[in-house]
Order: sequence, then C-alpha cells, then structure tokens
Amino acid sequence: MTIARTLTIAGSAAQGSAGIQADLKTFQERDVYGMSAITAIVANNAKTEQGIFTQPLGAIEAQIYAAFEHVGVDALKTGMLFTQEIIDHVSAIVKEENTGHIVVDPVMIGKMGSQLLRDDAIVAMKEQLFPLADIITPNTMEAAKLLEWETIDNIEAMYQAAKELHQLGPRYVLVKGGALADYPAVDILYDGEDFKEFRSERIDTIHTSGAGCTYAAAITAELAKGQEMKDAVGLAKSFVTEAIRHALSFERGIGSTNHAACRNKKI
Ligand SMILES: Nc1ncnc2c1ncn2[C@@H]1O[C@H](COP(=O)(O)OP(=O)(O)OP(=O)(O)O)[C@@H](O)[C@H]1O
Ligand SMILES: Cc1ncc(COP(=O)(O)O)c(N)n1
Repeated sequence: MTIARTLTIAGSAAQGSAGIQADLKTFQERDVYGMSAITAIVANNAKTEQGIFTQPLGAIEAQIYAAFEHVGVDALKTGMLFTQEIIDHVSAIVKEENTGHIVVDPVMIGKMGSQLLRDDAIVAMKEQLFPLADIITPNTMEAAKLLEWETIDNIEAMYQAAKELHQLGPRYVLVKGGALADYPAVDILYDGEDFKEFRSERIDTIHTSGAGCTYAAAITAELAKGQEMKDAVGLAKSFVTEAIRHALSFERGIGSTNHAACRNKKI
C-alpha cells in the first residue's frame, strides 16, 4: 500500500491542541502518513519563555534526516521555529533535502499568549525560509508584523498584505482573517497574479487553539496527496471550519480545535 508522506517541523504543544500534536492528528485524519521533527517543547501557557525547552540543533537535524532517509517526504510544514539559529539550520537542510511541497506557517504568538518566535528571528524567517515556501500562511497579526505595519483590520488591507508578502518569494500567500471579529472568517490566497477568497461563517466560540496549525497541516496533507493549491486550501478550509464548529472546551479557558470533527463526514 502506498500513502502520501508528510513531515511537520514544529514545537510540541503539551496541552495537545496546537503544534506537533495538532499537525499529527490532522495528518492522521486526512489519511496521510505523519512524521515530526520537534524544535521546542512548550509546556507553558503564559507570556514568558519559562516552560519553553528548545531542542539542540543536532537533535532537530537528526529528526529531519530520519524522516527523509527512512521514509521520504511528499510535503512538509514548518510551525514554531522560535530562534534565528533554528530557522537558519532548518532552511539549509530543507533546501538541500526537499523535493516535495513546503508549507510555512509563520507562527509567532500562541492563542494563549506564548511567544513562539523571537523578534530577532523574523528577518531570518523572511529571508531564509519564505523563498523556499510553496505557501506561507500568516494570520493578520503575523502579516502586519512581517511587513512592519501597525495593524491589519480589514479585508482590503489583507489583500494588500498578500501582495506585499508575495514579493518575499513564496509561490502562494494565504492571509488568514480569523482575528477580524467584524467579518466572516475570510482568508485571501494570492499567487502573484490572481486572488481567491475562502469564506466561512464566523463560529461563536473561544475554543480555537490550534486552528492555524490544523489549517496548515491539512493544506500540507492535501498537497502531499497531489491536490492543486487552490483545491488543497479549499479542502483544508472546510476541515478547519468543522474543527472549530465542534471545538472542545475543557472548562479551563481557551479550549481546542477538534481535529476529529470530520471523521464521519466526506470533506
Ligand atoms: N471563529 C471562527 N469561526 C470560523 N472560522 C474561524 C474562526 N476563527 C478562525 N477561523 C478560521 O480558522 C482558520 C485559522 O485562522 P486563524 O486566523 O485563527 O489562524 P491563527 O491565528 O494562525 O490560528 P492559531 O493561532 O490557532 O494558530 C482560518 O481559516 C480562519 O478564517
Ligand atoms: C508549539 C505551538 N505551536 C504553535 C502554536 C500556535 O497555535 P495557537 O495559536 O492555536 O495556540 C502553539 N500554541 N504552540
């Protein structure tokens, strides 16, 4: 039996909703083979680096090589990379090894407030990683930070941001509008020529931890299976919308996107 092979290079989110955990759960739900290279272990929900345990560069490198050498990779995704050193190292390996698709989710701050990318690592993300990417998937806050804009608070600004981010070298830019509370959940895809909007109704829930990771992981899975980018994003959008609709509350603040919400549906 053959199966599409996916790799996530990201942080471990101990509470299970986001990061590596969200990615592997999503890969499983999308019927692809999932592998992981853990960059950091995140065991905090607070606004400090306490509880963030960065992995040594050698350990990150060994995990990525294990995936490429023992199995092979049809598509990979990056999530929390945290430091400039990790971005430089991962970019160099991916450039040398990869022949498949690359999805870059420029994770910066977790929904629960953890800083997941240091400010001095943003330049490396833009210069080293974005030119390698088939698609980058910033939310509005991340897009504004990448462009050194004060804010992105409407759909016109999302369009403009997608255009400017495309100049940094990725094949596609997907600006996610989940944080724009006055609008439906609109995301803008741009390929350097054409725009496409992906819309869903806004679901009234606070339990969206992991939504961005789940969305990018689902895109990665669909690309690994051979879908074209627009179809991959469309399928992933439907998947993440259901995961938010059936989100899990653990009655302790922000709960989790439900990665298994589509298990018995045809999406
Ligand atoms: N309340 C909501 N209802 C419906 N869709 C939503 C809602 N919030 C976010 N989304 C959608 O979920 C996907 C993830 O977007 P979001 O903007 O939350 O990413 P993110 O901020 O990177 O997520 P995370 O911080 O969880 O990684 C997008 O398709 C977005 O439009
Ligand atoms: C290790 C890790 N990676 C990514 C996220 C972002 O996801 P969210 O913003 O939903 O918490 C996270 N919280 N933790």
